Amino acid sequence: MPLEVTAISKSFGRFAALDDVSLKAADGEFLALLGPSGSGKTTLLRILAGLETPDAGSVRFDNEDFLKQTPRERRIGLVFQHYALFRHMTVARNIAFGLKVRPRRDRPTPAVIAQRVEELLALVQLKGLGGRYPAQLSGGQRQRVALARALAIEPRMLLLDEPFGALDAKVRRDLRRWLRHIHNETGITTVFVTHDQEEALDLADRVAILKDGVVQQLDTPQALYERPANPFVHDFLGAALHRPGVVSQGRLQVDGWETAAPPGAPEGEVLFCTRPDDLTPADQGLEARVLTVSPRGARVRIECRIGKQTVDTDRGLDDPLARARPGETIRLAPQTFHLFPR
Ligand SMILES: Nc1ncnc2c1ncn2[C@@H]1O[C@H](COP(=O)(O)OP(=O)(O)OP(=O)(O)O)[C@@H](O)[C@H]1O
Repeated sequence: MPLEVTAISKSFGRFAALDDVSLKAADGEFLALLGPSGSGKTTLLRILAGLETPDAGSVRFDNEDFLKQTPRERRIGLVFQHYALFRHMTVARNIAFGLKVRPRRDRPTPAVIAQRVEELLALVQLKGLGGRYPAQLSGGQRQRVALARALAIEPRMLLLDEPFGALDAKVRRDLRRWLRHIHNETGITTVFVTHDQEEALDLADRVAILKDGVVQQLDTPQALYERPANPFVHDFLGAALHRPGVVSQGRLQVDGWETAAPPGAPEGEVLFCTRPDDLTPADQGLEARVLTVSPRGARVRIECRIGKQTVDTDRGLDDPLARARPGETIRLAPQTFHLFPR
């Protein structure tokens, strides 16, 4: 494993920003750190970059003790949400910066630097724009320059902290696709911080979900969906319905519905977790009161009340739920659900 983070803790005063965090990334892996604001994602990234020192724990990369190395020795490429490019330098000079400031003995010749800049401009699809100044670029183009600058030093690892956070949704989606492409081309081990679950699940090979400085689960997007470790993970990955229920003698009871409990279900009081999009009208199921049915072109948005929770779901016109009428009480069966002890 090139990256091995073991038992990292970091407090600011009495506040524990990271509490016993361990994770590993394989060579060339794209790992996302996903969690709500304040969960410790940036703190962990700053520790990897050498901008922050942990109180306890170790970080190894390629079997070297990272914590004993300076940021420069670690040879990391960094991109932040607001990575201010040097405003008075052209795009080409911004990209070349990391190479030009190297000590003379490892500094490439000007011709080699110029060639490397051209290659990077092509890679980030900004060919011909090397002579522009940052103010003459769009926000998305500036972040691509920031990435080219980070890649110029041939980093051993890329650390990205909400690099697309300040951009609008469409540009974000385009850059996401583009970043994944760049990663496939370069194969650099990458750690990407975001609070946007769609971004994390789209981009990463594996996602670490953080809450209150603790890793809740580290898994592939598929496994996070299929086997969430706890209700927080389930809730964080998308619209969720969480209802209290009871499992007794192999039977599950929840909101007026009784069914066979799946093998291995916890006994006693449980939290029943499913997704509104996984519910279909059925003879047997959760009791649901239809609140509103709003047609929107080829889709219909249905809002229901199940127990004490209101959920909504978007369906095609031919979906059985699209025929529901406001005010009626129907039964909805979940295609899949998870049970956690309460
Ligand atoms: N230098 C600092 N001094 C004091 N507290 C800090 C410092 N840096 C971070 N914290 C606190 O540590 C906690 C974790 O912060 P961190 O920035 O790592 O969270 P995050 O998950 O990246 O959040 P966001 O998505 O909002 O950036 C927060 O409560 C923050 O206020």
